[in-house]
Amino acid sequence: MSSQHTALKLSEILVTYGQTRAVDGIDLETRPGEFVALLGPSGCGKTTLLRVIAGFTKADSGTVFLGDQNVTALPPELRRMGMVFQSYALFPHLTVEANIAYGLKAHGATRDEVASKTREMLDVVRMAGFGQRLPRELSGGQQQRVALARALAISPRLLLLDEPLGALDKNLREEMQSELLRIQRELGITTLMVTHDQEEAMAMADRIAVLNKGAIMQFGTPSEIYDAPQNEFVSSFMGNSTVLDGQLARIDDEQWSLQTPGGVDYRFRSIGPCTRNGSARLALRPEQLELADEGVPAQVLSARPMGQITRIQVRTQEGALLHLSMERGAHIDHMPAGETVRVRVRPHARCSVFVPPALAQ
Ligand SMILES: Nc1ncnc2c1ncn2[C@@H]1O[C@H](COP(=O)(O)OP(=O)(O)OP(=O)(O)O)[C@@H](O)[C@H]1O
Repeated sequence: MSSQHTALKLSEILVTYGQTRAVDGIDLETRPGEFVALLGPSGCGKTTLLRVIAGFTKADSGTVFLGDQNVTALPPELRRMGMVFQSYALFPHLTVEANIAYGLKAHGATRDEVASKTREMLDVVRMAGFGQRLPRELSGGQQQRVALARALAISPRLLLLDEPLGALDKNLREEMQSELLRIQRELGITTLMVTHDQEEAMAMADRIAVLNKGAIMQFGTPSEIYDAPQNEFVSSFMGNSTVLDGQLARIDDEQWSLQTPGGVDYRFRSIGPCTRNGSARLALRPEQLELADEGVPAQVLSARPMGQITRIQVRTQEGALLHLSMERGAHIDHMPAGETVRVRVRPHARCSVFVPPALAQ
């Protein structure tokens, strides 16, 4: 890919701390203007990777390119990247305006440039009129807007966000997600955001890189990641899947069967071609299962109405715990624990099948 189409290119980034491979040979390319989420569980190396890109952490090996420029050896201040952290990290004794102006002055902007850019940024984050306040006189969401304005003031080549909304409560967080996206789209700035929140990544990113143990497990659009996970880690990290072990057998062109060790038969359609009969693991998402007149017998453990859906947990006779999400209804919402039901895979659901780890070589 030529650099015209690549904003950031990471090649074989390796960072070790003693025995820990915090980042284990990561390659990643982003397109100009793209919003990429680095998503993964705690300790998977997200922040370390972001710090390598910003220049705060030196990688043991590997290269970082910004467009055509190899910035691997450049210190952070020469990379012109904007960073926003979870803790807003505003200077508490400086006004909002002075906070935003800080980076501009450090980059040698004139007084007029500082004044006009600061005003422009206050407008972009919809904080005009707040310029003379101190950070402690602002709400959490407002402080985060100022932190964003400060990062954007230097017209960065890349915007790096480390859990930027992590400290906000749920409602404000959702509001700030759309606000952040609006600003990102308006400025067309290539953005990398670290998050451990699947829903946030799905709601905001053009593409998501799912990380585990310092490596990228899958890089793709939210629907590729959710609907066609390439491995069991991505499948289980992106949703509350139940994974069942069994023997796979082909019924016809569309239908497959997984027979569990207890002899229970799950019929399903697969996302892609199932290449072989034999041992397999079937991942079932809550929305791929339903209660029906026919199917696997099970006992209800709980039914909890949650907004638009009801979450149901059942246990099959052979002991498998299944999670279902069903549209709400009087019968479903008040289903008593202990009731006997039947569960099946929804006829049109496309499920993922994985090779058991012992056979996956
Ligand atoms: N300065 C350091 N010294 C030693 N080990 C470190 C250092 N920084 C990170 N690590 C280790 O590297 C691994 C990756 O850490 P990192 O902070 O990048 O993970 P993360 O995915 O951002 O986690 P979280 O979501 O909890 O912030 C972890 O095992 C961590 O303990």
